[in-house]
Amino acid sequence: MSSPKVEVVLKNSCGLLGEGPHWDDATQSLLYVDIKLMDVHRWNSLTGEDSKVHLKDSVGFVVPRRAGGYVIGLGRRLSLLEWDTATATTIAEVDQDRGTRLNDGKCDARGRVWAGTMGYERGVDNYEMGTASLYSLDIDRSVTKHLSGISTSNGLAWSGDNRVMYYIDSPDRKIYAFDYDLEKGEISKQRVAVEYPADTMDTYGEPDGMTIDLDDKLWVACWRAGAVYKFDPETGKTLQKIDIPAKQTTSVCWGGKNLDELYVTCARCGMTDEYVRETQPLAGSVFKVTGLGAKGRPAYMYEG
Ligand SMILES: O=C(O)[C@H](O)[C@@H](O)[C@H](O)[C@H](O)CO
Ligand SMILES: [Zn+2]
Repeated sequence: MSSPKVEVVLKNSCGLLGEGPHWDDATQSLLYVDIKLMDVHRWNSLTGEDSKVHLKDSVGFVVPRRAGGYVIGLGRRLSLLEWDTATATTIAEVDQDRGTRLNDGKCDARGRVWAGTMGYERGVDNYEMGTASLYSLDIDRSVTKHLSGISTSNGLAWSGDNRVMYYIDSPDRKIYAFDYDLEKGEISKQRVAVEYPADTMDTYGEPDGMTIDLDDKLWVACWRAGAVYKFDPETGKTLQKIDIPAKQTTSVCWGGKNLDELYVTCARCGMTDEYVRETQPLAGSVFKVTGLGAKGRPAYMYEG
């Protein structure tokens, strides 16, 4: 097995909840969000500059839009973001009748955005269960609800042939698979691809953000475990564990010139300053893992 190397790329760059990394291949930049500080970050790997745009609501995810700007999940609104003026324009509001907020989001190979919500948060790891949903935003800007009864909508990934969509609702501690119809943008035949072993909260935590590699293996950030796991979704087996020196690991994406570097975000929300100082000095940092012997494909952008 390869021997991975974990490096800090951006120390403590997220004050609360680093999430949603997306590698922008065209500019060799890493986009990511600090959901609760309401910031979208853009780190240019070529210059080392990390710039950010501050918004007026939580930002669940960010993906680039081919026609310019970005799509973000702003509170409950799928919105367009113009970076230079920090202007957000609403495309559609989801979950209008409830206190949820948009969480993780990603584009499929056709350039639709898939994004889900999570239950109203009373505090860190304390939120309403079963009130959230999973949506897609099509190229024509129509919004479809695909799943309801969700608690914390999280990681999304598609197999290389686009016939399977993988999906995480974190507290279930399972990674689901669906048949995916790329033409229509529809999911069907839900099943369990990976199930976290019982009584392993300290080692596996809860599945959060995820990505897939060219061999269709899943790479999953595990909240509270300080780890990224590699799973085989065909067998449900754990293939590898990479320890990350920050407990609240939130999400992952492939990046770098060859898309063989795994970028990892994490959170510091819910930790006291003392706790961070003494045991979690790297909380909120962005990490890069190399030497994994795996790589991803360029991330898709919104085509609408
Ligand atoms: O994607 C996610 O898993 C969520 O954004 C979480 O990180 C929660 O917000 C966390 O449970 C803190 O309350
Ligand atoms: Zn997440």
